[in-house]
Amino acid sequence: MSRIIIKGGRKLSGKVRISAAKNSVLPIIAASLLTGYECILEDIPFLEDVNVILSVLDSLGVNIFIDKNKGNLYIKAEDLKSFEPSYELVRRMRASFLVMGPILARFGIVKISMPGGCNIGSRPIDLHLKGLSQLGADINLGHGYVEARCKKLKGTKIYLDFPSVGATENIMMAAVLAEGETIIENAAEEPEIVDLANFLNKLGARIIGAGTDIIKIEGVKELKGTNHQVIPDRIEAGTYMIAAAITGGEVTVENVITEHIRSIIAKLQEAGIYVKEEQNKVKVKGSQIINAVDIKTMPYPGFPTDMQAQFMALLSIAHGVSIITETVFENRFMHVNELKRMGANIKIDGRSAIVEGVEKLTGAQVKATDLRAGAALVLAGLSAEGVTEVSDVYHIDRGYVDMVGKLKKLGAEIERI
Ligand SMILES: CC(=O)N[C@H]1[C@@H](OP(=O)(O)OP(=O)(O)OC[C@H]2O[C@@H](n3ccc(=O)[nH]c3=O)[C@H](O)[C@@H]2O)O[C@H](CO)[C@@H](O)[C@@H]1O
Ligand SMILES: C=C(OP(=O)(O)O)C(=O)O
Repeated sequence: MSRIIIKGGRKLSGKVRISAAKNSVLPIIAASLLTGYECILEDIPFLEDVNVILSVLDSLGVNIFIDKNKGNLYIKAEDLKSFEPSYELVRRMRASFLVMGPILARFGIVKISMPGGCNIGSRPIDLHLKGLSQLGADINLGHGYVEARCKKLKGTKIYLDFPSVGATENIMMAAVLAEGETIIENAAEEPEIVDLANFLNKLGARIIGAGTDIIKIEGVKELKGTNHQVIPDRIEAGTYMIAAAITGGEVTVENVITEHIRSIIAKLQEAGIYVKEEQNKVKVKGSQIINAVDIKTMPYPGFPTDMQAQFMALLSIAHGVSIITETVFENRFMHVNELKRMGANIKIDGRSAIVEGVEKLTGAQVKATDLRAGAALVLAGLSAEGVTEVSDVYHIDRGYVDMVGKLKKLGAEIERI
């Protein structure tokens, strides 16, 4: 099994280009099931999660072609040979569940295994199912599977108890081919929802309001094909911004939409890190003293839960006590014990972590327990004294394109073995 070895203490410098967003490309690939015409996605991120969702589509009989040189992906779901994505693939990646809405809306039937919990929380799918059932789907649960059928989905008003990203996406995709108007209230407002809506509208869907908490979808009979460039990954951008800050380096993070990283910029500045916004890029310069700051994760435009672990790594060496409160997932502190192995002083009190900054972290053998926990440990390793060895790095491969290569280019002493 691969490991990442880091010799800490190098100040990072230079430029890094951010890849397209994992959390955008996954629902957009799922959405291409809504049409029989070709969809071309440009400059896609070659990630493990992308491989998994493409395996799901492949197993359903979708034509897929990847042009590695151009970085383009060609998808044509003319017809499906199966409406049943396998347990094995859905188990490997929760986002596979996003194919449910599109398959149901277009073919009137889908059988998909329940995704189950994962390291960061129990992650139920009740809001997805409630929304699809309100659209008229007949849903049955049994033997670990969800089976849904419908003649034709019918538009309706759906209020989400929580602005779930995945539920908003699944319902929005299904509603595109429903009869009449669907209104999603208390919808998630994440930039990835806007990107998905833009993609769907290019296919001929009629969606307005994506990016606000009320999304209106006027159903259409059929969709065509399109090409689309997925937005940059705001979480990858935030991770490299912290890499600059935690090493006291100076890094230009390119291919970012600064509007999408407002909360990350604000918290870094509060911590005393210099951040300068330019056209599609940010310059980040570390500071000798990092101030302690409090953080509370929230749905967008609040501080993203997907940046919580990385920020905790930074605050582990801040001056003073920071309180990090996780409100989105109930179990997203798995990285705390690993950071403690590196000398961090962190206590968990319910949904909050109390981080008392230490002068420096020390290299240790640690384990990535999930994707962002893995990224946080790499960041911690970059600043730590001595050698850090991160195991279970397959988690990192899910969401970061060539993390080791990109960090090496910035001057890190890092290897993958
Ligand atoms: C592939 C993808 O885009 N993943 C992102 C997506 O995950 P995902 O779409 O799974 O996250 P959600 O927004 O749905 O989950 C947020 C909260 O709602 C709860 N919930 C969700 C659905 C449901 O039916 N019932 C329910 O109770 C979850 O357990 C969680 O506590 O948004 C999360 C929150 O920004 C991010 O951390 C993930 O990186
Ligand atoms: C939690 C994440 O992803 P997923 O929802 O795919 O598990 C993440 O990207 O940090």
